[in-house]
Amino acid sequence: MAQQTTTLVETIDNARRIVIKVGSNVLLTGGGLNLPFLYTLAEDICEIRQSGREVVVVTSGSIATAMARLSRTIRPRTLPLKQAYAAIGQMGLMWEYERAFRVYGIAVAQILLTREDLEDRKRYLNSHNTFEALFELGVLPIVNENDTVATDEIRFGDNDSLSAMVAGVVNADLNIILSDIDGLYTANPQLNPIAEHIPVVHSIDQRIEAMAGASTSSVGTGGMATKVSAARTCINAGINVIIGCGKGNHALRRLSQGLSRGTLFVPATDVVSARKRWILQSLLSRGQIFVDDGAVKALRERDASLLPIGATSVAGDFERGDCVEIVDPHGNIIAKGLVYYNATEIERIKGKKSTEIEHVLGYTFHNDLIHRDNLVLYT
Ligand SMILES: Nc1ncnc2c1ncn2[C@@H]1O[C@H](COP(=O)(O)OP(=O)(O)O)[C@@H](O)[C@H]1O
Ligand SMILES: N[C@@H](CCC(=O)OP(=O)(O)O)C(=O)O
Repeated sequence: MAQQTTTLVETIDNARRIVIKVGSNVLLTGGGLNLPFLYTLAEDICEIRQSGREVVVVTSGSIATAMARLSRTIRPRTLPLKQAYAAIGQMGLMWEYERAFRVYGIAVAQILLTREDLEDRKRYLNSHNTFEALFELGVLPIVNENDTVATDEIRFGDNDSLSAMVAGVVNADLNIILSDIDGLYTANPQLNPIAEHIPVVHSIDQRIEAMAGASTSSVGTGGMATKVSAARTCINAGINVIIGCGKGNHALRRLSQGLSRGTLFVPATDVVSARKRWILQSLLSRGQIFVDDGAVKALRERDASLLPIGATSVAGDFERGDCVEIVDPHGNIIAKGLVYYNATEIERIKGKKSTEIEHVLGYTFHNDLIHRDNLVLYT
């Protein structure tokens, strides 16, 4: 515990740019927004900024704010209703953020994003520039999903994924996810009282994934599963993640001082290039290419591009330029990248030498299916 506290506190101390995700369960009490919490959060963030560090807040709570406003206890289920609730709640939510941060002399800016905004490389870079301009101006960006316009296809769906992507867009070195629980347990402690707290995670394997379940609350969305998935995205990009307890006044300060626990996810890789971070964090996979052991070795040990000879089969109906996952013979997803050929073409050239592509297809774009500059390996 002592060792873990030191590491967690040091990670927060050493971070230069931090994305802090605040969940609905943390922000809302039964009767609406928890204002004492919000004001102490503003004070804690003000302290972090005064020590020379930059902060972005990713906030949930628009739907939960509307639930409180409309005196509803059940979260809306259909997309139009969710969108209507988000439209109702987002205004009240931002109004309270504005008031809380004004006390500490901090101007705030609202940024509403959809997945589509970040999947497009130009819009991704544009968002990056907007964040940089806000940092330059000393303004605190407050981000939420643009729930009111996002259809199912272009939704993040949960703000844990959104915070991981924002961490990539702003080149953060730490993503803190403040939840109603002080980190990952071996099972959901609300359902299993003997579940044990996990202080540090170095790699997210199937065992860790299996521990993380859904949310049991009426306002939370993704539960621990989306937090662990967001953590995976971040640590593969070289970004630290802390899932910590955000409940109660000065929760962030207590976490930063080692007075409350969290789970620290440690990256096994250095920060990856901006382009690879975009592929890793912002692009949805449209299909899968299954590869043999030789290809796995080439990608892992020689930093090679993926050649058709290593592909054994294809899943999904993807187009040229789409993002796909690469799957090893044991069913593990080992990488993600942008393909030069579509699914039908790869089905025809799989297992062939690159020199045979022309003969099989009648044309060649590239000798490889995925160039190494467009390929990100999972650690
Ligand atoms: N292995 C686990 N460890 C901790 N919490 C878990 C686990 N599996 C599921 N959970 C649930 O995840 C919840 C946190 O997620 P969620 O309700 O979506 O909150 P938030 O609003 O902070 O996103 C916990 O309160 C708990 O019920
Ligand atoms: N964008 C939604 C948040 C969805 C969400 O992920 O909520 P949570 O599980 O509380 O982080 C909203 O503002 O209500």
